[in-house]
Order: sequence, then C-alpha cells, then structure tokens
Amino acid sequence: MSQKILLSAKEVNIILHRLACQLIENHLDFSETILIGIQPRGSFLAKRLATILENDYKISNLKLGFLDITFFRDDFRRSDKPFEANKTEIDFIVEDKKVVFIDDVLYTGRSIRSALTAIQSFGRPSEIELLTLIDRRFSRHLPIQPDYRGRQVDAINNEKVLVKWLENDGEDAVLLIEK
Ligand SMILES: O=c1cc[nH]c(=O)[nH]1
Repeated sequence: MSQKILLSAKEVNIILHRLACQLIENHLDFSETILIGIQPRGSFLAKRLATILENDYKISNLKLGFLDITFFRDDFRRSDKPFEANKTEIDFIVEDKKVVFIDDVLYTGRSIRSALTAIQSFGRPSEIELLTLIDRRFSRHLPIQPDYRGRQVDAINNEKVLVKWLENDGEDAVLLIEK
C-alpha cells in the first residue's frame, strides 16, 4: 500500500475558507439556508465550514444538521457486513428552504442519490445544492455534480481518497492511497 499527500493542512484550510466565501456569495445571511453534513464524514467538513462562517465571517443563526443515509443506500440489502448507522439531526423546517448537502468525497454519486431520497422525509426544500471537498473526476455512476468543489482529483479504481480531520484523525490532510 502506498500513499501520497494530495492536500496538506495549510491547503485544506485555504480551500475551506474559499468554500465558505463561495457559500456566502450565494446564500448571503443564510436565513433561508440549511447546511446538512452527510454522515459520517461529511459532518466534519460541515462543522468546519460552519465554524469558519460563524467565527471569521460573523454569520449568526446558522442552521446546521446531519443526515444519515445508511438505510437509503441502494446496496443496503446486498452487503453481508452489518451497516453502522449514524445519527440524523435536523432540528429545522426544511420545507421551502435552500439545503446544501456537504460531503467530503464525491465519487460515484450514490451517497448523494441516497441523501436526496432521505431528505424527502423532512419536507420539500426549495432547492438542494452539493458541496464537496474532493470531486473524484470520471468516477460517477449517476448524473450528479457538485455546485461547490474544493479540489478535483483524478484517481483510478484501486485508489482511495482519504480525507483526514484534526478532530477525528489527528491531522488535517487529504491522501491518495493505492491499495
Ligand atoms: O476515494 C473515495 C471514494 C469514496 N469515499 C471516499 O472517502 N474516498
């Protein structure tokens, strides 16, 4: 197994600030917006962006939720391994709001397809956008693209992109791992 650093902690930090600014451009004071981290790993990114928006750009009353998609995955019944479910926490009315899904890596698009189904139980948003730190190019199985992307990465199928977060993994970094 070999690994290569795609993004250092400094680069991740710069990209997070850029993504926060792009969100502000489109969502202004966020009064009509709900940020939703896709569980489990999109939630670290969502919390980071929320902290930057609140602390560095003084956005107040930000609405941040977390969506678990485990039971909405299309391979749910196919796996022999038990799935580990995570928590869904959406304490806001989603109806007619602008929802931004936040995930760390966009790969096949199947997780986002699941998230689109899962969110329906909470109401009908006026629109849904997608923000991803890493967009793995040429890997999509479905016609799903990000509205905001940190970095596009070309990775082949036996490679994995791993996003590490200081609070969970001891450092901020994005690695390309060849299995
Ligand atoms: O490379 C990939 C693909 C899906 N999810 C990841 O975290 N990395």
